[in-house]
Amino acid sequence: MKALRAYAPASIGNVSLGFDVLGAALAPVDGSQLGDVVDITAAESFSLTTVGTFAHKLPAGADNNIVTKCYHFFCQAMEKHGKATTPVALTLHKNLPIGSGLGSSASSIVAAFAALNGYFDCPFDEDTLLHMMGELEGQISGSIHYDNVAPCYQGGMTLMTGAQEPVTLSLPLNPTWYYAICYSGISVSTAAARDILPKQVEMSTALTFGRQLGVFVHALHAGEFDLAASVMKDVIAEPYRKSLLPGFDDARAFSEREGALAFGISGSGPTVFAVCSSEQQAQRIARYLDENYIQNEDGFSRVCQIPQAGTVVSPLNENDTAPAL
Ligand SMILES: Nc1ncnc2c1ncn2[C@@H]1O[C@H](COP(=O)(O)OP(=O)(O)O)[C@@H](O)[C@H]1O
Ligand SMILES: N[C@@H](CCOP(=O)(O)O)C(=O)O
Repeated sequence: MKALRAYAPASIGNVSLGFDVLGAALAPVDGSQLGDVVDITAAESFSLTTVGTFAHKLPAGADNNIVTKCYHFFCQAMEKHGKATTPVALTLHKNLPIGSGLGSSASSIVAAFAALNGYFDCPFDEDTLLHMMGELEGQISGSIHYDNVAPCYQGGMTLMTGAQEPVTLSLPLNPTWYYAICYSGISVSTAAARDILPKQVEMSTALTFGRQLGVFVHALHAGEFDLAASVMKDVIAEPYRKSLLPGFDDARAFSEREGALAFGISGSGPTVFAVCSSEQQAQRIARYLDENYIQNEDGFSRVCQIPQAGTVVSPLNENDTAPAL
């Protein structure tokens, strides 16, 4: 009987300078996993079981879980294309904290679609799946944005095109950059953190945003990584969102003193990230954040890099255990 497991990594939405249009996948350098997992097997009727560190924070009832919504959405898409589906049992390993700024809902959505697509012999191509994933992410966060689902699914650092296809462009990675990330333990709703943003931006802000993004993309392609880092500044969301994040200014000040190349909010927060030029520097900043930015026992920090690989779908063996965070 066919049984699959899909692992979908955490991601940094916006990467400071690219509100809604730039995102990056995350992989801890210690080799541990940081992401949700969905297992899929055949069943007589549909079911969703939730396990994992943050399963108890999910809304009660399988019908309220975004993974169930993905299943129904996928079945409808199959039907539209004249393809049959059969009932499945899904298990969501909810390893990412909810409302963390680590693309938690995106991770569940991407793992669910990747597992379903794999199970039903890959009826949909990458762009079609990305549109489905973006649609579901939009249902949960208030508006469609691909900056978590795309890097989570495809890996690397991705720039959204706004076109039907390709949905994304993959940007060159700098293998010498390390990312100290820290989740403070509090929950910030993405929808609420979007609501507090002004609906229009000043002309000068729009010019800075466009200039920075252009310079960043050029600099990555040219291998001018210091130039790329110099424009990693959030002129759209950080000025408004940082008020939701206790300790943000101190964390930024420490990272700058330590010589971090850039510092910002991951997605809508509360997770923050520092871009570092060495693993040692990232470890020092992660230690500081551990001791000073974390607000409760749910918080954690990790030193990560951006992996080339995104979601991985593999055969599920009977004795596979839940991956730890
Ligand atoms: N599998 C799931 N993973 C994460 N959130 C889920 C899931 N299913 C339902 N939800 C709900 O979706 C919302 C996700 O909130 P959001 O702030 O967008 O989280 P995140 O920023 O971590 O993706 C929450 O209200 C949460 O209860
Ligand atoms: N571009 C979005 C990213 C939200 O990321 P999340 O990890 O907080 O869901 C935004 O900034 O609103």
